[in-house]
Amino acid sequence: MKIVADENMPLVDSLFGELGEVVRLPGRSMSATDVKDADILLVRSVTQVNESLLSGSSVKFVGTATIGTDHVDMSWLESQGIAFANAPGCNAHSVVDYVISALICLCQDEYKSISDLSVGVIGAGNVGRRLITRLKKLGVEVKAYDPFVEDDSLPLVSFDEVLNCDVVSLHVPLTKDGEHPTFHLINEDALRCMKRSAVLINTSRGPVVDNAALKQHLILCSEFKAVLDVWEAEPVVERELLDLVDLGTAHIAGYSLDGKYRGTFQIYTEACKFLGLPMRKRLPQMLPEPDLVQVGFSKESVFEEVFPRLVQVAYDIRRDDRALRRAVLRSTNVAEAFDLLRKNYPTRREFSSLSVKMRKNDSVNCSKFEAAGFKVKVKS
Ligand SMILES: NC(=O)C1=CN([C@@H]2O[C@H](COP(=O)(O)OP(=O)(O)OC[C@H]3O[C@@H](n4cnc5c(N)ncnc54)[C@H](O)[C@@H]3O)[C@@H](O)[C@H]2O)C=CC1
Ligand SMILES: O=C(O)C(=O)[C@H](O)COP(=O)(O)O
Repeated sequence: MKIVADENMPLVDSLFGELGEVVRLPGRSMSATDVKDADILLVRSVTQVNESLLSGSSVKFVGTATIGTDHVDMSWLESQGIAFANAPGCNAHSVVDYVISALICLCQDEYKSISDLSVGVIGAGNVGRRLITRLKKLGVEVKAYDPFVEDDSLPLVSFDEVLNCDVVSLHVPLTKDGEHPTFHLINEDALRCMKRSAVLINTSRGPVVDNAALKQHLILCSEFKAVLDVWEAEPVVERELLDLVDLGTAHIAGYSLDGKYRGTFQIYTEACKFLGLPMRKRLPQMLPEPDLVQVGFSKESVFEEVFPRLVQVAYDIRRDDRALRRAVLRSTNVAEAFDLLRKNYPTRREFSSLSVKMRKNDSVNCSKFEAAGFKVKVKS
């Protein structure tokens, strides 16, 4: 059996190696010739999986180690009887870590606490729900908008109302058809409905925000802030827009090692099911021990003071912002530099891999660390 896989997918050899011959290729330039005689195709978000890639090939199963599926023509696959699997929720916690790090960073710049904010979450799926849960437990006022979800346990409001929050964070798939398409969901009109001093965070897909309208809005409204992990013309990043946003990163919100491993493992699980083979590997055995396992604070620590520092120890978004700005400034080929940053992304672990060591009578309330996604170890 021949398995063609994106070269940037971890664990492929150890998981799929025993199922067949694995050939690893750059995902963005994968061609019909590359995949013609493959049985299994494993991709990431940069490969367009459609008729022109697969027509006439022997591919029977396509797996994408991503949450998003907008790069895959699923109805064509179905019409051809080609099985398909994505990896729902695989890196959802990583995206939430990213958003929390962004919020902490912006709050620090204004000497604010995260609990001073109201946050509007657009899209209450795997990422949105996790974000809502963590933020609520941290004392943040949260509202959510999702026209496809009915759930009394969620703080669901109308689109206009969600836009009225201090921060609006996008967690929707990229869709162009149907009753509620998300293409350019945030356009000139939506931006005008937001507060003048609002923050827009986009970790969904670039075209969910009309980038030209956002650029104009940022030029006209100096108080408005934007955090962009995804860009409309990816892998090209418009320099002028990057200069205007507060934080800009190279589509790495979901790039925790945990999330990437989970992504490959989820499609390995589906491939085994499809092939009717037993799964011989388990994910926890494969994840390495994190470098940083535990942190502690002094007895009199105050949560509001130590929490931002803890978040930045676990994941500091400013590192990824600096890396993108440096790459875009220095490179003559922005698209290549963007892809290289993603290919060489350093190991990042999820908040949940780090334990906070507490004593029973410490002044800091340990439940807030748990709420943020960290583990807590209480010692008497
Ligand atoms: N930047 C990154 O590294 C990553 C980006 N993503 C992106 O985030 C997206 C969301 O991820 P998940 O929450 O896991 O997906 P999900 O499929 O679990 O949830 C998406 C939610 O959006 C809702 N939705 C659809 N259209 C909407 C609309 N017009 N308005 C409001 N809500 C709408 C759906 O009803 C659903 O509840 C993915 O599709 C992917 O494109 C995901 C992981 C990593
Ligand atoms: O899971 C998703 O959806 C994502 O956006 C991925 O984190 C993107 O990673 P690549 O597939 O582009 O490496």
